[in-house]
Amino acid sequence: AMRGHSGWTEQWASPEPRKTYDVVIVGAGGHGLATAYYLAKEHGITDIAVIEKGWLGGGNTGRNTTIIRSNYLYDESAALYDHAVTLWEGLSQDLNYNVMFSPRGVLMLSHNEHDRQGAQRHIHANRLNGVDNEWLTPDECKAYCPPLNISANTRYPVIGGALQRRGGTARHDAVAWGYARAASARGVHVLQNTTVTGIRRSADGRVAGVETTRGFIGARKVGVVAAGNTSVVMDMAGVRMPIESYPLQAVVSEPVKPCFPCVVMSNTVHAYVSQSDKGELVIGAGTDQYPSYSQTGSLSIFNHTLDAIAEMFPIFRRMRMLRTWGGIVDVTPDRSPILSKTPVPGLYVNCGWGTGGFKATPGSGHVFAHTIARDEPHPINAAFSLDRFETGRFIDEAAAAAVAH
Ligand SMILES: Cc1cc2nc3c(=O)[nH]c(=O)nc-3n(C[C@H](O)[C@H](O)[C@H](O)COP(=O)(O)OP(=O)(O)OC[C@H]3O[C@@H](n4cnc5c(N)ncnc54)[C@H](O)[C@@H]3O)c2cc1C
Ligand SMILES: CSCC(=O)[O-]
Repeated sequence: AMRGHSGWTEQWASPEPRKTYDVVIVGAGGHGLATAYYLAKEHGITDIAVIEKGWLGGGNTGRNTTIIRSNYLYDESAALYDHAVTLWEGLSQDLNYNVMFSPRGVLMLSHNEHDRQGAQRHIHANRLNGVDNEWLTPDECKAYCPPLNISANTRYPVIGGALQRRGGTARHDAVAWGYARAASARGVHVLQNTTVTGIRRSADGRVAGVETTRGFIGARKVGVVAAGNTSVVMDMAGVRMPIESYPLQAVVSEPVKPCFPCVVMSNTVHAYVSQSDKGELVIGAGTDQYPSYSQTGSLSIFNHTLDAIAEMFPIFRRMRMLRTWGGIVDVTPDRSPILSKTPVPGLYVNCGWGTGGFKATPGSGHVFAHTIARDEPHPINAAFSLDRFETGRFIDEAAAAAVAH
C-alpha cells in the first residue's frame, strides 16, 4: 500500500501518465484490470497503463449481482467459464486479497416441461465437459433452498431445478480492488479519471496509441475492455462492432439475518436472487428491451421481477427495497463474448459479455492477456473471435444467462 497525496493509505499508485507504454488497456473494470495483472504475472509485461474514464470498478464490475457459474451449453463456453471458476477458487490467495468467493451453489429453476428439457440438456452437456451440474426434484430444491415455495397452486410452479454446486458469488468491488492492487504492485499504471477520446493509427494502419483527456499516450498494443461503451471506443479506430447496449438493472433489499443459502435463478419469471454478506437480498431481472446508455432502467421491469420473487419466496413479501441501479450491458447477436484480435494490427478487443461477464472475470483476463502478449488467441478464446460474425460460426448462448435479454 502507498501513502496517497491525501495522507490515507492507497492500495494502488495514482501515477502521472508516461508518454508511452508497451500496452494500454482501455477500461479499468474487472476484465481490464485482470488482463493487466496477468500480462504482468504470466507474461512479464509490466510497462502497462490501464486507462479509466471514471473510477476503477465503477462500471458493470461494480454494479452487478455477482453470480458466478460455468453451466453453459456449448463446449467453447463451458471451457471459458469453467476456466474462470477454477481461477476464482484460488483467486484470493493469488491476489493476496479476499475477493470473498463463496461457492454456495447456483440453482436454476424449471417451471414447465420446456424448462425441464432445456435444463436436462444443459446438465448432460455440462457433464460431458466435466462441469458439475445436477437435476434436483422440487423437494430437493426446497431442501437446498428452504425459503423456496414449491406448492403446486402457484402461477409458476417449481417442477425441478439444475444445481451447480461450484457456482456462487464474490464481492465485486473486492475483485476490482484486488486486481488493481496486485497489478499496481507489479508496476502497472492505473490512470483513473482519464477518458480515451481517440485511437491513433500510424501510416501503415497499425495502432500507435490513444488520445486522452490528459494528452496523447503512445502504445504498441491497445486492448479495449470498455463493456457497454465498446462500440463508441472501437469506432475511434474505425472498427464497427456487432454490439447493442442495453440497461440491465438490479435492486437490493433492506439487510436481514442470513436466510438465503444459495443463488436461485429463473429464466421463465426473469428473476434471480442471492443474499449479500451484508444481509441484503440482491435481486436481478431482465434487460430493458431498448438500446440505451442510461445506467437506470424502467420500473415495469422491477415490478414484474418483484412479483415473481414474492411468489417464489413468500417470506420476502414484506421486504423493503433499499435501492436500485443499472449498468450498460454490451450484448452480441449470439450472446457470447468477443475476445479477439481486430482488423487493426496491435488493437485487441474484449467485450460482448452482456448480462453475464462478471463470472468470467479471471478467465477473461487470463486468456486476453495471452492474446495481447502473443498476438494470437489462447486455445480457450480462439472461438470467441470478432470474425465469427462474418463466418457465421456463432456460439449461441442466448438462453444461458437465465435472464431474458
Ligand atoms: C445490473 C447488472 C447485473 C449483472 N449481474 C451479473 C451477474 O450476476 N453475473 C455475471 O456474470 N455478470 C453480471 N453482469 C454483467 C457483468 O457485470 C459484466 O459483464 C462485467 O462486469 C463486465 O466487466 P468489464 O470489466 O468488461 O466492464 P466494466 O466493469 O463496465 O468496465 C469497463 C470500463 O471501461 C470504462 N470506459 C468506457 N469507455 C471508456 C473510455 N472512453 N475511456 C476510458 N475508460 C472507458 C468504463 O468507465 C468502465 O469502468 C451484470 C451487469 C449488470 C449491469
Ligand atoms: C445477470 S444474469 C447472471 C448470470 O449470467 O449468471
